Amino acid sequence: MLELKNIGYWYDIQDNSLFEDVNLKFETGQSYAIVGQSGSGKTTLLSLISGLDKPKAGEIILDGQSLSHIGLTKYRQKHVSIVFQSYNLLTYMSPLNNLLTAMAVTKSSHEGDKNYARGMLQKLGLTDEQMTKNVQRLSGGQQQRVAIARTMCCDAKLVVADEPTGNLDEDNTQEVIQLFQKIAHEQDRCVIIVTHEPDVAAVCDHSYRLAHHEFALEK
Ligand SMILES: Nc1ncnc2c1ncn2[C@@H]1O[C@H](COP(=O)(O)OP(=O)(O)OP(=O)(O)O)[C@@H](O)[C@H]1O
Repeated sequence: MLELKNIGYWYDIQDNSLFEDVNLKFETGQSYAIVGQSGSGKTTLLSLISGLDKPKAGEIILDGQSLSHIGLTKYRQKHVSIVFQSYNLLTYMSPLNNLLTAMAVTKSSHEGDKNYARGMLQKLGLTDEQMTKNVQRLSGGQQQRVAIARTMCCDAKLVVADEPTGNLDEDNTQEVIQLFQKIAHEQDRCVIIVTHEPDVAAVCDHSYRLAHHEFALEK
């Protein structure tokens, strides 16, 4: 589904490339962990995959079309959904309205379907009362579930997450990672997760380690 071909990237203030000639493939129905030491470039790679930045060399191909051909704005709107460590919810809204807004902005096939959004939040363990109060009144684990429900209500086939369990305790981490597995396996999406946590990488179907500017497939 997604192919990185001969990707090179460096920040202009750096002397050396962060990575060169990276070739990776990601498929739908599968989950992938990206692991590696702090500062190795995991978040940078994710920003290229998410269409937030462009590679300095090589190209990223989605279903046979290069991202530069699709256009990054369209790519971000239609094809990729991002889950952040800090949730990035609209903090002045309820969980339900967060989902409905994302469905409208991305022109989801479920746009305007309040019952669908409600059902998704219910599936992820939120009560009717929790769905309609301000999202900031929920716990961290609940807020991350809302962020995941938001992804599940949108049509993007590619779901990327940067340290999605970084703010969660062990129980919530396990629940959240199982939700990502469901997104990959039951919704047939491609899930790519940057993580520091071996427990998270162990659950993912595949794991790439970034070290010394190169990626190695660990499983
Ligand atoms: N906007 C930027 N401008 C210049 N250098 C940057 C920028 N963003 C990141 N870097 C540098 O690029 C390198 C890779 O950063 P990146 O955040 O991708 O690593 P990471 O593996 O995700 O790290 P961590 O695990 O600590 O989040 C680091 O040396 C960082 O200091």
